[in-house]
Amino acid sequence: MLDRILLSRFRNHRDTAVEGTAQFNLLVGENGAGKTNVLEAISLLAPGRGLRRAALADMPGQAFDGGFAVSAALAVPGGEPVRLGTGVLPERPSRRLVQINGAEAPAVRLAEWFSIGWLTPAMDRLFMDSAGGRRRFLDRLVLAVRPDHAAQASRLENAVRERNRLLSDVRPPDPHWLDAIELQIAESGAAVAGARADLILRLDAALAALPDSPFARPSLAYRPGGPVQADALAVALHDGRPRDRAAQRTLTGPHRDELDVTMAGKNQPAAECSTGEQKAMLIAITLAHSQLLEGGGEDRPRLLLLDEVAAHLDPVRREALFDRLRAGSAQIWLTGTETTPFEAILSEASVWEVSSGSVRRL
Ligand SMILES: Nc1ncnc2c1ncn2[C@@H]1O[C@H](COP(=O)(O)OP(=O)(O)OP(=O)(O)O)[C@@H](O)[C@H]1O
Repeated sequence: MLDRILLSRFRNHRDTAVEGTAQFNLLVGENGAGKTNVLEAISLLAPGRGLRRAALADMPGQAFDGGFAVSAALAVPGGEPVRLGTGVLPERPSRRLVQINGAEAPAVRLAEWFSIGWLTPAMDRLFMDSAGGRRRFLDRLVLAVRPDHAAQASRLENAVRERNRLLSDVRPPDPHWLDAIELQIAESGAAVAGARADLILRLDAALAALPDSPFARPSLAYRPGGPVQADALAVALHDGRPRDRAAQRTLTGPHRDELDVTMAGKNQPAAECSTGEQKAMLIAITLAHSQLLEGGGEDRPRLLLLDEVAAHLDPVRREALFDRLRAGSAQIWLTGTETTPFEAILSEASVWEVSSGSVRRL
């Protein structure tokens, strides 16, 4: 469980403390008050760019002096709380700093302590937008079961970027340097592809086993962007050099993977389903993933950030969502403009009112 969350000079929060958290945590306030900013701050305590995928330069509060800091205490079973922090210093605004228990650490190490998932209004288009968003979504699901996935995925991304740079250079690339880069892509790529394929298989089985649910049930399939075995991927990269040089980018590999989602029963691609059906499928995936984690002996604490999710569900689906979440062990963060949709959990939730970048416990 995350507690004592401090936001300093983060977006419209000058100095915000969120303390006394529970399993259900509710942030209420009018539009633009700063609720999502709190969730975004929490999401930055995990590897990656957070739930808005914003640039670091957008995060320091415009009204303040530059730089920002976010920190929180994470309760861990049988030990002292772990202090996690991130931010940027005013004098080095482009460098993200991460601290774990006061010591500087690479961001990927945050994944060792807890896992996090989120659903935000921006994800309403997840099935319709480009494949990159679905890969990132998938990678967050994988990260919850494999803390080393962030490091592998970032190794892959860097190696692909370097190969693309070599291929688009006007000078012919040094073949030995290409060999070395392709070896890195093959090794990290096979690890990334294997982890994604494995998770999708397990998640699809968990979805099929979900007890009667009012949420549309998706079925998931992995469509690899290239050979999934390291040796075969290395050969494909080597053989594809002339083609990739002409295209000035790497056309095969897990950086081109797809997560195919169809609505079970209807056999309809998710992108062609109604907005409500798409949202329901995202919720079903989130719930099945939570169930997978509960059953898989995963003991890292889990957080789920649900931005403006509950208010958009009808009462039956909302109750079903709360029931499922209550049965799990994840700490849940919800936002809304009023408390009415949250009646069913109010007595057990910690509730904060957010207003113009400040937070008051109700
Ligand atoms: N870097 C920044 N500095 C200062 N204010 C910022 C910064 N970035 C965003 N904001 C402000 O934060 C507010 C948006 O906050 P947030 O998205 O958390 O609102 P919200 O409470 O979730 O609203 P809604 O209910 O509309 O989703 C806006 O007023 C915006 O101008």
